[in-house]
Amino acid sequence: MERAAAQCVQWLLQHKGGFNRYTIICGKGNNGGDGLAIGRLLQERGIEVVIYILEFGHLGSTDFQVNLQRLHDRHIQPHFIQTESGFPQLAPTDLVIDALFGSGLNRPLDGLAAALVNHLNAQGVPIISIDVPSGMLLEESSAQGPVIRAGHTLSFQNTKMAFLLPENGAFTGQVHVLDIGLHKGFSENAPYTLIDQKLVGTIYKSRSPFGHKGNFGHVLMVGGATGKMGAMVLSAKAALRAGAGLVSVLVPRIGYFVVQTAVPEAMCMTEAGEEKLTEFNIESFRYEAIGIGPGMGTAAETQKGFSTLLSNLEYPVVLDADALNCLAQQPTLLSTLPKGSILTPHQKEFERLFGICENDFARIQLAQEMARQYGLYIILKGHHSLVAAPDGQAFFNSTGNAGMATGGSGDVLTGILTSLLGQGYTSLHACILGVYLHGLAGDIGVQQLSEEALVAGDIVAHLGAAFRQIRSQA
Ligand SMILES: NC(=O)C1=CN([C@@H]2O[C@H](COP(=O)(O)OP(=O)(O)OC[C@H]3O[C@@H](n4cnc5c(N)ncnc54)[C@H](O)[C@@H]3O)[C@@H](O)[C@H]2O)[C@@H](O)CC1
Ligand SMILES: [K+]
Repeated sequence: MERAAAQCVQWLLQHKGGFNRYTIICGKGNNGGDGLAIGRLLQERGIEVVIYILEFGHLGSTDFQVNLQRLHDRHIQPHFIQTESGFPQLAPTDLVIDALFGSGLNRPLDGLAAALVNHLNAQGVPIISIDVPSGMLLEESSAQGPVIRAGHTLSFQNTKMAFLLPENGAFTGQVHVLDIGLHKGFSENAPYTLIDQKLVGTIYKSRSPFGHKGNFGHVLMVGGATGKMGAMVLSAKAALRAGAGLVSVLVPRIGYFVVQTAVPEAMCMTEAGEEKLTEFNIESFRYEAIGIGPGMGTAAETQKGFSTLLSNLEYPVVLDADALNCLAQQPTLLSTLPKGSILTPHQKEFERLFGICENDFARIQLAQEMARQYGLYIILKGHHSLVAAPDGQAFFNSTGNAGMATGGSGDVLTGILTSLLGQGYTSLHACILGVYLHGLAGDIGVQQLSEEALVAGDIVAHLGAAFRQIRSQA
C-alpha cells in the first residue's frame, strides 16, 4: 500500500495543475487506506490536504487502520462524513482524490455513498480516482449505481478489463497503470487475457530464409458488389501486406478492372454475376484460407449462393461484414460453418446475429456463449476487440485507437486474418496476432497522421512497421 501511495504521489507531483488544495475522499477499505497514505505523503511534501472519511460504523480494514493511526501520529485530523451535511464544499481550485472504493466493491452504491458520489460529480472540479473510479464494478455493468466521473484514474499494475469497455470510458477518464511491483497484465485469476506484445511475441513466427511464395499460403478473398468494390481492394491489399504468398480475389464482373488496377499483385476472378456475386464457384482445395464478406451485399441471389458455398466448405474460413449479415438472415447456417471459423462482427453486426444486449458485459458473455455453442472464434470489434474462443478462453486486445473507427478498417482486419490463416497460423493464433497487428498498425499510423486523418488504407500502409515492431521485441 505504501508503494502504491508513493507511486500515486509521484504521479500527482509530476502532473501538478496549480491546485491550491487536495481534497481526499476515503472509504474504510484498502482503497481508503491508499487515500490516507497519499494524504500523509502529500502533506509531508508541503501540499495542503483535507481528508474526508465516509463513516460506515465499522473500524475499517487493517491497512486502513494502520494508515489512520499514522495520520493521528502526525496530528492530521480527517473529517468523518456521517450525513449529507458533512459533504465537502469545493472551490474551483480544489482537486479531488477519490479513494472511496476500489476493486473490493461488490454491489452498486446506494444510500450515503451514492449521494456522496453524485455530490462530487456535480461539483465540476477535477477528480483523480485511485485504482478504480468509485462505484465502478469490475465484473459486471455499473449502470445501476452512480460512478465517479474521473479525469484520470491511477490504477495499480493491472489493466482492468472493465476499463476496456466503451460503457466505462466516461468514468475512468485517462487511465494510467502504475507499476507497484506486482504481476503485470490482468490479475492472475482474471477470466480474460490481455493481448500484448509479450503474448504476441510467443505466437509470431519469423519466415524461413529458404521460404518461397508457395510456403506462405494462397488465400482467396470473396466479396464486392456495385459501389463497394473498395472493400475488396482493401482486404486484398491487407492480405498481401500481412504476408500471404499468393492472393486471389473473387468479385462480380464489374469489379474485374478495379481489382486488377488497384491491386496488381493479386489474381482476380469473376463469375456470372455482373454487379453482385451469385454463384460462388470456388474450388476451395486451391486455397489455404478463404475470407468472405467485404462489400458483398445481401441481395437474395448472393445469399443463396453464399449458403450453398458454406455447405461445401471443409476448413475454417473468415466471415465479415455482409457475410455476417447474410448469416443473420439465415441463422440456421451458423451450425453449418466449419468449426474454428472466425467471425468478426462489430456491435451492430453482432446484435443482428445473436440479439440485442443490455450492456457491454452482457454482450461479452453472449459472445463467449455463442463461440462455445457453435465452435467458432468470435472477434467482437471495438476500441479493445474481444476474441472469444470455443474453449471458453477470452482475450482483449491492447492496441488500437479511435482513429480506426473509419470505413474499411474492418475489411483490412478480414484480409489480415485470412492471410495469417493461410500462412499456417491456427484460428486462435490468427485472431490474437491479427487484432494486435491491426491495432498496432493503426497506432503507428496515428502517430504520423492524427486520429482524424487516419483512413483504412493507412492501416495497411503501416502493417510493415507493425510487423517490424513485433519481430524486434519477440
Ligand atoms: N495487491 C493489492 O490488491 C493492492 C490493493 N490496493 C488497494 O486495495 C483496494 C481494494 O481494497 P479492498 O478489497 O479493501 O476494497 P475497497 O477498499 O475497494 O472497498 C471495499 C470495502 O467497501 C465495502 N463495500 C463493498 N461494496 C460496498 C457497497 N456497495 N457499499 C458500501 N460498502 C461496500 C466492503 O465491505 C469493504 O469494506 C484496491 O482497489 C487498491 O486501491 C493497494 O493498496 C495496492 C495493493
Ligand atoms: K477509488
